[in-house]
Amino acid sequence: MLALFRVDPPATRSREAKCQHAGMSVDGYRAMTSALRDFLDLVATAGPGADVDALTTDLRRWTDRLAPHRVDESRRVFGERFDLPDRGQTMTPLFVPRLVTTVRAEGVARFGEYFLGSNGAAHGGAVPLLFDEVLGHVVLARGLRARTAYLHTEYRAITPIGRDLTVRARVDRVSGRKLFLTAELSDGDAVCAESEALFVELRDGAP
Ligand SMILES: CCCCCCCC(=O)SCCNC(=O)CCNC(=O)[C@H](O)C(C)(C)COP(=O)(O)OP(=O)(O)OC[C@H]1O[C@@H](n2cnc3c(N)ncnc32)[C@H](O)[C@@H]1OP(=O)(O)O
Repeated sequence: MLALFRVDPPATRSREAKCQHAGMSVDGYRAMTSALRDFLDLVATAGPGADVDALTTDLRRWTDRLAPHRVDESRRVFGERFDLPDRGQTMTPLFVPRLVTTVRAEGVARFGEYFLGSNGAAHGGAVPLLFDEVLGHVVLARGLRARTAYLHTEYRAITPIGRDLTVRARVDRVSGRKLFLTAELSDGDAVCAESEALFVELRDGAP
């Protein structure tokens, strides 16, 4: 649970402007994060034959190429591309929204191999990571600056890796600055996990 919502709702921000500001092509950034997701999945599945020494040399070169381009948080593109299915980030399992409103969100979720815990089940920590992401879309659609105060997750069945799952989130109740939300992750008719969360709208002037 890392991100802090910004004041401006996504619809008012120009992703193209952000990319151009960062000297990147709009499509190029999408391709890069997609390639990175594929790479992380293959890192997770790599067996003993993989040439890790050569890969490490390449990875160091990538790092050296990016190092001169560090910018402060306000100018970053990672996680800010709401025009892309994954917001242009690789930190969470993939969430492709089908519907996002001020009261609910729904979409397809997919846990790549990178998110494997063991025996075909997604890592238990990756499931609330997905829920926080999906709930965050609903809260952000309301144009609020808010943060997760708690996120309780119940694991009903294993969350399978590498399959399209359905995730739904909704606002249950609003009380002053408090938003009570619930979310559900399912594999067909089988419920994998459920979550109850409280998001609290920040006070004026709160960082
Ligand atoms: C699309 C993008 C997706 C990204 C989504 C990412 C969202 C996130 O992960 S945000 C990052 C993770 N969260 C955090 O770092 C939060 C850290 N905590 C905080 O900042 C503060 O504790 C915060 C903002 C939650 C509440 O602080 P503050 O504004 O001072 O509220 P405070 O006055 O204490 O409480 C307000 C109300 O909430 C209640 N409340 C606050 N925290 C809790 C809690 N953990 N449990 C139950 N109730 C709580 C209080 O009891 C109070 O209720 P009432 O008004 O009825 O008396």
